[in-house]
Amino acid sequence: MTIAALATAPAAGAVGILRLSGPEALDVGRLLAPGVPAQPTPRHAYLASFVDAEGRSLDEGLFLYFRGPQSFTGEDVVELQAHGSPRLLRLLLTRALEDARVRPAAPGEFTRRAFLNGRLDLTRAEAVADLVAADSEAAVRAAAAGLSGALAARVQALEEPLRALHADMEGVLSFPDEAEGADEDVGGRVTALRAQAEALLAEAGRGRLVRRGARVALFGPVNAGKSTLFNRLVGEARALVDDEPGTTRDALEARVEWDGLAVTLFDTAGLRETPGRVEALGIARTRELLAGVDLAVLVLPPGVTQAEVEAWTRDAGGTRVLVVDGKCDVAEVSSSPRQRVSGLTGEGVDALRDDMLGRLWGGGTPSAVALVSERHADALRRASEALGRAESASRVSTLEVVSGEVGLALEALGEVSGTVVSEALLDAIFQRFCIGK
Ligand SMILES: Nc1nc2c(c(=O)[nH]1)N(C=O)[C@@H](CNc1ccc(C(=O)N[C@@H](CCC(=O)O)C(=O)O)cc1)CN2
Ligand SMILES: Nc1nc2c(ncn2[C@@H]2O[C@H](COP(=O)(O)OP(=O)(O)OP(=O)(O)O)[C@@H](O)[C@H]2O)c(=O)[nH]1
Ligand SMILES: [Mg+2]
Repeated sequence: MTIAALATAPAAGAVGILRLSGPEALDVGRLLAPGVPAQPTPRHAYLASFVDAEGRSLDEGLFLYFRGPQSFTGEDVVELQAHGSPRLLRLLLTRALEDARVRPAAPGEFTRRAFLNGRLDLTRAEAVADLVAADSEAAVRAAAAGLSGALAARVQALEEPLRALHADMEGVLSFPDEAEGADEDVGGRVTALRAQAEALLAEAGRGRLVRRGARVALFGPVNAGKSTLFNRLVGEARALVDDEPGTTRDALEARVEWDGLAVTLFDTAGLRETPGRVEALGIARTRELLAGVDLAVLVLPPGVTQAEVEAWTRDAGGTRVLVVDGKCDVAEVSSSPRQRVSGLTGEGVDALRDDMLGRLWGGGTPSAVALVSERHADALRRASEALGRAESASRVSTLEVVSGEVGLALEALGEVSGTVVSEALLDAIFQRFCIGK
C-alpha cells in the first residue's frame, strides 16, 4: 500500500515536503501535480503547479520522483516540495489521502520500509532516529557514524565468525566424517567472540552519555559557594546567591554543551545538620538527586576537616565524587592535592570543567563512540551470556550443547543487526520515530 506523510515539521518554514512511498506514489503524486509527465525522469526536479480537486492552483513547487528500488525506501517515492505553510501542506496531504490507494504513514514507516527492503540494516535505521533526536554535537556525530554503518560493521564482525563457528559445529554434528576437524578449538573461538561481545557491550555507557548527555550535580555544605560556581559554569546568573546559609532549597538545573557533549548541571541545597523544615526537604532531595547523576562534585568551603569531607562524600551514595576546594580566592593555600576553584573570580573553573569531562568521558572523542542503545545492550548481554554457557559447555559437555548455545547467541545478535527480528520488535523500535520519517 502507498503511504503518505509530511516529511517536514508542522511549522512555518521556507519549504515543506509531502512524501509518498509505494506502488501508487507516482499516480497519486500526479493527481496533485498534473503538469508532470506520465513518465518523469527519475531524480529530476520538475517545477510544477500543485492543484486541488477542482484543478485550482494551491502552490507552485518542486516535484521529485525516485523510481524504486533507487529511493530511500526502495519503493517508488514522490516528493512534493511546496512552500512551507503548514495549512497548505495539510491540504495537499488530505488530497493525497482522499485516494483509496493511499493511507497515512505510521511513525517511522518510511524508514521501516527502507529496512524491510534491505536499504538499511537495523542499526542504521535506528541511527536515523538518533540523528533526528540528537541535541548535542557529539550526539549528531555519533549518530552520523551509526548511519554510515559504524555499529553495523562492529556487529557484523561478530556475527559472521559466530555464524561460521555455528556452521562448523553443525557440520561436524550432521556429517561427522566429512567435516572432521572443523570443531577444533571451539572453546578458544567462543572465548574470543565472547570478549568481542563484551567490548561492544561496554560501549553502552558511553552511548548513553552521548545520547542523553551527562548529569552532574554540585553538592556540599551550606554556603560553600555552590550556586556561585554553578552560575559561573552555566555562564548566567541562574541561581540565587547569598551569604545566608541555606539559600538554595529546590535543585536547579541547566543544560550546557562542553566539547560537544551535552551536560545537565544541577545546583543543590547545601547539606547541614540542623536545617529548618523546608530546607530539610531540600536536603533530602539533594541526596535523591545525587544517587542518579553520573558525577557529583563536592564543593568544600575553606577550613574543613578530613572527617567532614568523608561524611559528605558518603552523601553521594554510589555516585562518583570529585572533591574541590571552593572560594580559593580567600582560602589559604592548603597542602591538599585537591582542585582549587573560585566561582567568584573564575579561577580554576576551566580546569574543573576539563577534569569533569575527563572523569565523565575518560578521554577519546565523544563522536567516535558506537551508539550502543539499551536495546542493543540487552541483546548483547544475552549473546554474551549464551557464549559464556557455550564456553563452559565446551569443557564439560557435548558439542551439541555448545552449538545450541552459540545458536542462541546468534539469535540475540540478530536482533541488533535486524537479521532476526519479530514484528513486535520492529513495532517497538519504529514507534519512537516521528511521523514522516
Ligand atoms: N528531500 C529529501 N531529503 C532527504 C531525504 C528524503 O527522503 N528527501 N532523506 C530521507 O530520509 C535523507 C536522505 N536519504 C536518502 C537515502 C537514499 C536515497 C536514495 O535515493 N537512494 C538510492 C540512490 C542512491 C544514490 O544515488 O547513490 C539507492 O539507495 O538506491 C535518497 C535519500 C535526508 N534528506
Ligand atoms: N570569596 C568568595 N566568596 C564566594 C565564592 N563563592 C561564593 N561566595 C560567597 O559565599 C556566599 C555563599 O555563596 P553561594 O554560592 O550562595 O553558596 P551555596 O553553597 O550555594 O550556599 P547554599 O545554597 O546556602 O548552600 C555568598 O556570599 C557568595 O558571594 C568564592 O569563590 N569566593
Ligand atoms: Mg546555593
